[in-house]
This record gives sequence, C-alpha cells and structure tokens, in this order.
Amino acid sequence: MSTVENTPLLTVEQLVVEYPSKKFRAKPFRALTDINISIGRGETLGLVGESGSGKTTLGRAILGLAPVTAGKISFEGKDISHATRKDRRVLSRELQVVFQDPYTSLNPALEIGDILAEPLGVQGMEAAQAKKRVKELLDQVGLPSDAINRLPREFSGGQRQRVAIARALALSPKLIVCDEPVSALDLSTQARVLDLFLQIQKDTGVSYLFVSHDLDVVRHISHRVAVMYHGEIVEQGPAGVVTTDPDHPYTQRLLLASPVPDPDRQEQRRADRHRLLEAQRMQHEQAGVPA
Ligand SMILES: Nc1ncnc2c1ncn2[C@@H]1O[C@H](COP(=O)(O)OP(=O)(O)OP(=O)(O)O)[C@@H](O)[C@H]1O
Repeated sequence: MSTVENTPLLTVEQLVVEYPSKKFRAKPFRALTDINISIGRGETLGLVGESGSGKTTLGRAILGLAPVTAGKISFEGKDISHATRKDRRVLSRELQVVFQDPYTSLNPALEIGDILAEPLGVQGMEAAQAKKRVKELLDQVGLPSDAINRLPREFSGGQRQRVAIARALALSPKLIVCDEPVSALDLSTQARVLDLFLQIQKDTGVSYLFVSHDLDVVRHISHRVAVMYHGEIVEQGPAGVVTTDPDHPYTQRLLLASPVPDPDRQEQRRADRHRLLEAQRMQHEQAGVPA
C-alpha cells in the first residue's frame, strides 16, 4: 500500500476556533478547544452533541468557512488549515457539503439539470458529457431522468435532499461534510435518505463527516462516533460502543438537545450557503461558462 493510502483522508489536530466578538473590545468567543479527530477513506465519523456544542463549527472549519485559530487540519496529508481561495477551488473537487435544509440549499430559479451541471461546467466538462453525468447522478440518487427539466419547488423535501446529494457527488469527492442532512425530514424519509448515503458509500468509497443531534441517526450511519460538549470532544469510539444509556450524562444532554438551531446560527448557515454558491458563480465566470 502506498503512503497516501495509509494516511487518514482527514486529520484534525489540536484545533481551536475562536469567533470574533460582536461587542467592542470583548474577548473572542472560543467555539472549539483542542479537537482531535481523523477520518479514514470510506469511513463515516458521526458527530453528535447538544445544540451549540460546536458540531457545525467543526464542519465549517474543515470547509474553510470558520477561522482556524490554532492547530492543524490536513487533507490527504496536506495542511489545509489556511488554504488560499485558489487552493479551496481545487479542494472543492475533493471536499463537498450537504446542508440541513433542502428548501433553501437549491437555487429555486434553476432547473435540476442546471443545478447538477453547474459544478461540472466549472471544471470544464463539455455540455454533452455533462448531460450524461447528470443522468448518471439522478439515477444514483434514485430520481427519474425527467427531473432534469423541473424546478426544485416541484419536489418534496426528501427528493430535494436527493438533488443536494447528487450535486455534492457530481465531482466524485472523497469527503462530504453532511451537516444535519436528515433533520428537516420526516422519519420514514429520513430512513430512506440514510440508506441512500450508505449505498453511495458502498458504491463510491466516499467518506462522511456526519453531523447530527440525533444519536440514533448517527449510530445507524457511522463507523465511529465523536460526542461534543461545550466545544470539546468528550467521547470518541466505535458506533456500537458509544453509550445510549439514558442515565449517562451525555445521553441526557443529547436527549435535551434542540434540533432547531437558534436564529443567529440559521442566519449563519444561510450566509455559508450564499458564500459557497457565490464562489461557484465566480468560478463559472472565470471558466467562461455562461450563467
Ligand atoms: N459566527 C459566529 N460568531 C460567534 N459565535 C458563533 C458563530 N457561529 C457559532 N457560534 C457559537 O459557537 C458555538 C457553537 O455553535 P455551532 O453552530 O457550531 O453548534 P452546533 O453544535 O452545530 O449547534 P446546533 O446543533 O444548534 O446547530 C455556539 O455557542 C454558537 O453560538
């Protein structure tokens, strides 16, 4: 086996993330302290914790959306903690994201075919080849090929999340940060979308960082689970071993966790989506692809 194959796909070492305070001269807010995790190829690390424990911040730091105050994030052995915008453009082929809310993560004005072709066009794929790839992607996520000419509003929440997953898969990434991707769906739809994530991993070998406030969801999908509390990882182990004992303090805290983030953080997520879409649009312009 080569060195690259032996190296974990992603390692996070002694990561600290601080957000600047909105109050004048106030100390920055430390959202993450001394985070150490790794994710292997084809592996799912579930990240669970109560609301505000720092799960989204960790995903954001990996995606380059939250500042790395100290520590190191490496992808395939390369330090990406302070990657430039150019580096991030290259990384976006390997590192993708699926957000929680399927109702706001898709551009409502674009047909599904265009939403899926966008990342392919950015990477310079010719129209005919992109069309073929879009059909493959729809098939892979269990949507009919006539979805190409339809708008997001014509689909249910579960179907829209399938479109978001297809878009994340378009460039065959190695890691997908899944930030509460089933929390907005009803229980039976959740189960079907989780099965889709598992099937995709079996077929492609993609790795997931799977963020959820729901321990059952995380245990179902993950090989290993990390439990966060107040910006730290307080427990980490194989999915079957992490406790669901109702008397365990972390479990109690998880049971109390609210699935609905506070308005400030919802606003931040909207801003993240906007930034990522904006970055895609700029890449489009630079590649000379008409919008
Ligand atoms: N942009 C920001 N500026 C300042 N503080 C922030 C910012 N984003 C998050 N925080 C704070 O960092 C902490 C961790 O937030 P984060 O969204 O990562 O938690 P979470 O575990 O994902 O919560 P939830 O499950 O509710 O989404 C919280 O105290 C939050 O208020």
